[in-house]
Amino acid sequence: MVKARKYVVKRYFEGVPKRDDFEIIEYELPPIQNGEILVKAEWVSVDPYLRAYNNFRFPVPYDQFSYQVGLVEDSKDPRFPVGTRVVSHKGWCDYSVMNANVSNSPAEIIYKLPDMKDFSNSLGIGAVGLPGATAYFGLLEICQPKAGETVVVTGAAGAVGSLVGQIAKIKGCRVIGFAGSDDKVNWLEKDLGFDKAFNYKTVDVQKVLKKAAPKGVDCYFDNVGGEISSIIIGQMNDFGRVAVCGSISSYNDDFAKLPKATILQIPLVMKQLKIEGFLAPRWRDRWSEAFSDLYKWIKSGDLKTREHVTEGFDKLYDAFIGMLNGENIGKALVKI
Ligand SMILES: NC(=O)C1=CN([C@@H]2O[C@H](COP(=O)(O)OP(=O)(O)OC[C@H]3O[C@@H](n4cnc5c(N)ncnc54)[C@H](OP(=O)(O)O)[C@@H]3O)[C@@H](O)[C@H]2O)C=CC1
Ligand SMILES: C/C=C/C(C)=O
Repeated sequence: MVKARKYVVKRYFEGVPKRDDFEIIEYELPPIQNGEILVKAEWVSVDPYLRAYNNFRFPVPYDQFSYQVGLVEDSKDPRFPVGTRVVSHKGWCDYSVMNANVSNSPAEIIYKLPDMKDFSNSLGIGAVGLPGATAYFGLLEICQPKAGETVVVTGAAGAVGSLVGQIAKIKGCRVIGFAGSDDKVNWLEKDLGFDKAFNYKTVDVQKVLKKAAPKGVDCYFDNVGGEISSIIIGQMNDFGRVAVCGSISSYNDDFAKLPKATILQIPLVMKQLKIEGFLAPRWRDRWSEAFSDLYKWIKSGDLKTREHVTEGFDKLYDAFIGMLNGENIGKALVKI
């Protein structure tokens, strides 16, 4: 018998999730059956969507989902022998039993981690995982940037945003990023090669963007929503494209009391803009295509990755709240 621990969400969050909204349950896993594998979690992801999906997606209580990389310790599925590393959506648990035969919904997803060779396996929940696929398909399929165009990204120093800006640079674009601290801005400009980055907490976004993009914005990758997005959309060029990836500025808000939005219809019509929301699992059957390009760019040094690692199963809640508060540069994750 294997003793396992998991986080259960007991109630719907109100505002910032509280520690006692979660309960850590200890329980014994049954011996594995034919077709099953026993997996020990090694790297567990903390993401904004764990907050966003709480309000409307699942009845409480539920096991806290998220992506994780784990090691197969026992197997009755010849496709996943002992020692295989797998990516799954089993979330905040240290041990779990999985069955790849019932892996037909995102919640049950299980796949072999691509061989990371000299790089950390944690990339499987970062640049070569959901955030990588999100940046890759959101930018390339929805924004369809062309060399020489100006791309703006918010949440620019995070898991998704930092990849979006670098992929846009690889494609020959001029890249402007907005992030929440001067350290983040320095990293984007000095290490990642963004043409310009700004701390949205201390600048006049309207003014700095006009100066940084005097010819206007062609593509906007929107990670945060809210007023900053309205300002950026107001400075777009004819036939500009907006990929709406997320809206982290409002995830902790009461949806019934959100502020009234700036009217976007005028720039939308006059500039003939295209605005499209998306979820990366739309391209699930093509993720391997993204992973192969992303890994190639990491290996060549064209794409830099950074992780904000918190250690310990008991620290998952702290890592989650830290990420929501903007403590991370790059991908926030927990080493179990
Ligand atoms: N559509 C899809 O399929 C997917 C969408 N997403 C979305 O992408 C976005 C980025 O996710 P991810 O890269 O994983 O997370 P990040 O690594 O970017 O971490 C979250 C960041 O959000 C920023 N933030 C927090 N509060 C605010 C606020 N009020 N206004 C502006 N920024 C804020 C913080 O950075 P800062 O210091 O800059 O404020 C924080 O570091 C999220 O909206 C997420 O929901 C993610 C994965 C898949
Ligand atoms: C799959 C992730 C979705 C969001 C909105 O973060």
